Amino acid sequence: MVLRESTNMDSLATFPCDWDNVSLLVHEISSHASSLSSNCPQQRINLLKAARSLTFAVQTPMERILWHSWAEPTLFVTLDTVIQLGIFSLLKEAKNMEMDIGQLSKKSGSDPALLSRFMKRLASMEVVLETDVDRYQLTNMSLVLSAPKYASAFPFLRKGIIPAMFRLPEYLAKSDYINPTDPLNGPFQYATGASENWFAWVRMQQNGVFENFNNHMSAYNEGNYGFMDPEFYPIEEQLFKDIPATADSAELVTLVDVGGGIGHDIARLLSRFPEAPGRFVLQDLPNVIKQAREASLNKRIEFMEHNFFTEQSVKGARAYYMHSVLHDWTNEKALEILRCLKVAMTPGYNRVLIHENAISHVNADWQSTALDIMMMTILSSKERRESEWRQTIEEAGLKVLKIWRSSNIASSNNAESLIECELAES
Ligand SMILES: C[S@@+](CC[C@H](N)C(=O)[O-])C[C@H]1O[C@@H](n2cnc3c(N)ncnc32)[C@H](O)[C@@H]1O
Repeated sequence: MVLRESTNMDSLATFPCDWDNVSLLVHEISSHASSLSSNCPQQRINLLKAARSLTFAVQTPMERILWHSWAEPTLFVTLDTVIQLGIFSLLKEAKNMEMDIGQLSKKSGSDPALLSRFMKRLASMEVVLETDVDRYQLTNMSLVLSAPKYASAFPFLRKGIIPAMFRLPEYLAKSDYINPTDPLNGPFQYATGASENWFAWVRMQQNGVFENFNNHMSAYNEGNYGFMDPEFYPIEEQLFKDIPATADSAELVTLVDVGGGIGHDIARLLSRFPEAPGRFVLQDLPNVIKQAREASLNKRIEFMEHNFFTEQSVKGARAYYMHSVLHDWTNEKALEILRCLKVAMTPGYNRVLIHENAISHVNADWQSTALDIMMMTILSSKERRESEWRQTIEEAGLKVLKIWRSSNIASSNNAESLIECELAES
């Protein structure tokens, strides 16, 4: 990008952000588009990145300011409101997935004068299609939002994260801009008055935020390779081949999903490998296990209530898998979790699989950096860099065997990693 030499802010604010690069980006887009094929996710991501860069280049700073400060927050509250009203579900059931404001407001029990404003906002952002005056049809985007698993992102963020996130600048100013590291006295407690850790708080709420959170966890990674996909981690070669295929194998535990939420990873593993040898155990806290039991998951999954700050009760499993668990905790707590696992392991055989972001030293992506700020806000924790992961893991007495990166990643997250570890020699 070429910085413009002008001291006139008004002229800078109204000139495209990166005009000199526009034709290059247009060229890049057309070359990605021409090689785009539906089964090449990386091409689609490259196209998306170039298209986003083009938008940023053509927009003026003033347009970008309004986009971030007006367009994004108002779209968020609009989506959250119409999801609460069940508008997308109503449209899904209608003929041609289309209705007018009169019908929609009657069926949802809302004021037509109010609803028409929200629907116009959605149409202006291409979330619904305006087929006539005050008449709307679903798009693929809003059709997906008729499913609670996907719609949960909005009520979850509103109830569980945004109240603290919007007070983060105020908290940081008051705390002399020191990096938050105390999960019991950080931005979240400052904003909400809670005295507990965020997880304990969220479990106590009676407003559905806990269910919203679990749904969101099961949705946000859809479309990406699962850790068990060969493009990410060759699980048959690394784990299954050492499980003896004898009658005794029924007794052997192949994988424990520690802090596995409502079981989406372990269910995906078993649907990908229905013949996988041994037993599969899902562990989490009691009310999460309750929600998981209610979902009709693969029958081979064994549900187990387990607090990962206590000694691991399943001894000698081939692998202990933890997805997005350690990033919730400060180093001190992460070490405690790993040490509670270690007691169940013997050197050379058992593995710990840590599925986390290892943030790139340069060119980190929007997704893992956004998650980093959310972790800072609610848990005073962080997304770690590769060197930080190695340090924590080694301090816990484990050895990193290999860091697997999802090849040909279908998402906007270039940091997703599976850190395969075993017990270090003592
Ligand atoms: C960020 S979620 C990740 C869930 C799942 N592994 C995934 O990737 O979607 C962290 C999980 O840790 C669980 N958790 C928090 N504290 C726990 C504890 N003390 N013992 C066991 N699980 C806990 C939460 O209930 C939640 O399911």
